[in-house]
Amino acid sequence: MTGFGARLAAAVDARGALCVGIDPHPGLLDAWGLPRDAEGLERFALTCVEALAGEIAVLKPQSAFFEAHGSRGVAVLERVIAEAGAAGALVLVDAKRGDIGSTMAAYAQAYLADGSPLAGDAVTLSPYLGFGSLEPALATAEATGRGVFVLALTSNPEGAQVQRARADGRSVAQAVVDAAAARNAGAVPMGSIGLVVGATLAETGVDLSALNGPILAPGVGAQGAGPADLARLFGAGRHVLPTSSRDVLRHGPDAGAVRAAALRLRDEVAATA
Ligand SMILES: O=C(O)c1cc(=O)[nH]c(=O)n1[C@@H]1O[C@H](COP(=O)(O)O)[C@@H](O)[C@H]1O
Repeated sequence: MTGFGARLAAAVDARGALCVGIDPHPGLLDAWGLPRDAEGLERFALTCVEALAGEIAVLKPQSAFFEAHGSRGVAVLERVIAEAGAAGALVLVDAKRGDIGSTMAAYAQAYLADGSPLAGDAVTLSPYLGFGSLEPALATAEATGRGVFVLALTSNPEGAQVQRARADGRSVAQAVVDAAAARNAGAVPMGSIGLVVGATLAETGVDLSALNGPILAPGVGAQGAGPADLARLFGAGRHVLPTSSRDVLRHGPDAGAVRAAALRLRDEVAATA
């Protein structure tokens, strides 16, 4: 079985380094002329799949916007996961889950087990109940060839209060980086435990050199970061996957215009790397 790290490396080689988030904000539904209900959500999300899944390496549906519509919204999320995967994109379900280990095992079943309708190729996780509490998810991902992206340094300004706090001579974020690196050691071409490090940061302030795993870099576009920030923060040669949602999605409702915006961004990122 090919692990997520290897599958992601192959997808980036074939399609370029870009993740596009599917974030059906109520304001975007308005802008696309769609109703703020489950039907509008479905048309929005499936247009994104039609526009992007055949060309872009990774799609990242944001679970919150689907959950906001209850069980009908979650059913749309399941459809997005299945259809985007069938069209050739890797699917990163952005659910940012984190809980005590025994509950984490249930989240692992939901997002990382074979046969679960909510399992894509990877899921975002929060380590702030302790990195060790994520163990059931890491073990399930390893067993099923899936991946995780663990929040290390998020793109929002409030994150620093927790993530830059220091304990045992290093920042909390560095402890998360080190735990992920230990888990990825020796994997070729890279491990399946990724990190989230915002592209909006003034500096990372952490040593990512031993990570041997992918870095999801949110904040490109609507939160003010651009391709030059990726080069500035991460340099060349790392496995950096920039992600953008609103700045691509605002080009809808025409699927061709959404696709063109995503391809433009992908090419800009490649030209700046
Ligand atoms: O995990 C994420 O994708 C994420 C991490 C982070 O640090 N910051 C961040 O904005 N995100 C997600 O990225 C999306 C916002 O992207 P933009 O619309 O491009 O700003 C939302 O779904 C956020 O939850």
